[in-house]
Amino acid sequence: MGLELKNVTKKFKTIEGERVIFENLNIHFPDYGLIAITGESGCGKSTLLQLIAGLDQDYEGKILFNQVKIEDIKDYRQLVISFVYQNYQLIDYLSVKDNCLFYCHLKGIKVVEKQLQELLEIFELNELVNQKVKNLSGGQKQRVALIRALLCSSPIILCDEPTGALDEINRQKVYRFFKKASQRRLILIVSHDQKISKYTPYHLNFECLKHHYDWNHQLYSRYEIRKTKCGLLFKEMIQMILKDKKKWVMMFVSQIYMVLAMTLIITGLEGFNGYYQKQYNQAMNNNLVMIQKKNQEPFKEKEITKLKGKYQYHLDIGKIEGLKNFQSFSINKKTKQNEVYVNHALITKIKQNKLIYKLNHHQYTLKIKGVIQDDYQEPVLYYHSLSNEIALQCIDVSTSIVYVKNHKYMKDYLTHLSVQYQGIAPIYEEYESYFKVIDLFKKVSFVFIFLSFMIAIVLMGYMVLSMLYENQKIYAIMLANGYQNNHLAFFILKKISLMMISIGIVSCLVSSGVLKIISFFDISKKIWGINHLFVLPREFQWSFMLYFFYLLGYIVQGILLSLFIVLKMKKIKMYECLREE
Ligand SMILES: Nc1ncnc2c1ncn2[C@@H]1O[C@H](COP(=O)(O)OP(=O)(O)OP(=O)(O)O)[C@@H](O)[C@H]1O
Repeated sequence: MGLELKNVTKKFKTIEGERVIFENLNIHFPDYGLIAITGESGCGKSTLLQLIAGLDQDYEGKILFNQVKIEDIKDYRQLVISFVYQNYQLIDYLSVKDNCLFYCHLKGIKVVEKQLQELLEIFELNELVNQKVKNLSGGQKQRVALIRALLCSSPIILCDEPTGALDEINRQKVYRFFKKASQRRLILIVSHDQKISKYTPYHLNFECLKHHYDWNHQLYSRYEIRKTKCGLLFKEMIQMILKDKKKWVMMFVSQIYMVLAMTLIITGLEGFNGYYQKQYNQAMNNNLVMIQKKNQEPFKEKEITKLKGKYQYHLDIGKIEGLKNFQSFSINKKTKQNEVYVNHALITKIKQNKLIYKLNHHQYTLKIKGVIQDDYQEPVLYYHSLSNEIALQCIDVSTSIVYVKNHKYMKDYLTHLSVQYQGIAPIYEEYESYFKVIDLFKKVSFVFIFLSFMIAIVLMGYMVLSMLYENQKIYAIMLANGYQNNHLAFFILKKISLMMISIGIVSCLVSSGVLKIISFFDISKKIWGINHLFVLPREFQWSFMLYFFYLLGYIVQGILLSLFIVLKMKKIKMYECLREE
């Protein structure tokens, strides 16, 4: 029963080769009592404690607790062991009290405030209870480490030089306290202090540990272990996050900037697209497609019927009453509204000073202001300041005017014209170039956004990883004090996801706030003269959809980063981390 070492051999691999620290060690410890372990420096005392604590599992032989291999006891470090490290292993940014609470939460122990106060008083730390540990002296830190271990009612307390930094009075106090506490548990103390022999008859000299060391004192029955659960460590998680606040602030700022830039690009492009679409729709209502025969000949009636029938568009030719054919040109002469000049051939045909011009079932009266001498044998009409509508349409019979009812079919109409015809839609072509540019921008911005997202992930990954290395020791302390690997993985997942979700939420709130401000003050109108330019794409009719996608991105990113870190964590060798100063 109790703690037992069977043929334990420990070797370290060094550049010179394998180094044996101890070989075939057999020790059977009592269930309770205070045992001093002594021996010269470097003989392997700390290493032995680390093996017993389950921190270093790289050894030969068996270490048993209650006849079960310690590696097979799931909560061994949490429930059985309390360790007072040579280098204290406290968490610098936490206060004295929070260090004790953190430790107890890891062990799943509910701290009795009275007991904590008592210990703080005994070890004269009650006035420093809210001080951050980094501001304490070596001796004060050592006392915090002792209180922390004593708070837990672990059946085995391992102490690696627990009084090295203490003065004589405090040393005696600690020994007395350990003697009392050892009535109910096994306390192993590695010490160079000879005075400890006054407090315990049990002395384990490392130099004598050749092959076998059997304790005859089976003093009491087996220690019953209560099963407890680890605390949620939520408060500790927040404290850990706040410790790295500068880095988190940098991450927040960069992510807010990125989400805002992405939102402005997406909404801006959508706004420009909508703006030109609107302009285009308005222009298209007055717009015409001009169709000509490639050989410039006038249209015949049946060709018009064919064009109408085939494409089901409204097709018309401007006609002048009393004339079969005519041509029209603009001239640089001053005329009033609906005044035209004509040539000699035309005036001889109609013999009056008015022209009745019909187009698309409308009739316009054009006043003839004068006659221009030209070389044309056919009637010609010259115009200058006709109303825009008429001027455009006042063309010869070799050109047809098509009103395309639905502009969406404009391109279709033009590309499907029979080979003998040619058609142009100037406004359509102008707008089409805008749409092409916007479409190109959309594609470029998609690539840009995607790349930014990837770069952000990589940068965040580096940041979080650097934080992992900084927190590695804290994670090692957590593991060493009983936190299971899967608990730690879940802790990291919670921590990173919490950060990612809060970064996501804040970024979304900021960008939606900025959009609201832009829209409220109609800033785009003031800058570009375009009303409400920044609008969410139609795909995201519900604005929360865009933000939902952002959040989803952050959650996925958080999970991936956590997994990555958990995989990295597996490679951490606890005892090596804890050895480092
Ligand atoms: N990771 C390691 N790799 C190689 N050698 C190691 C490693 N860790 C410890 N050692 C060696 O193992 C030996 C035992 O170390 P340990 O710390 O257990 O000694 P110790 O008896 O506790 O010494 P001290 O009283 O000075 O604390 C030392 O010689 C040390 O150099």
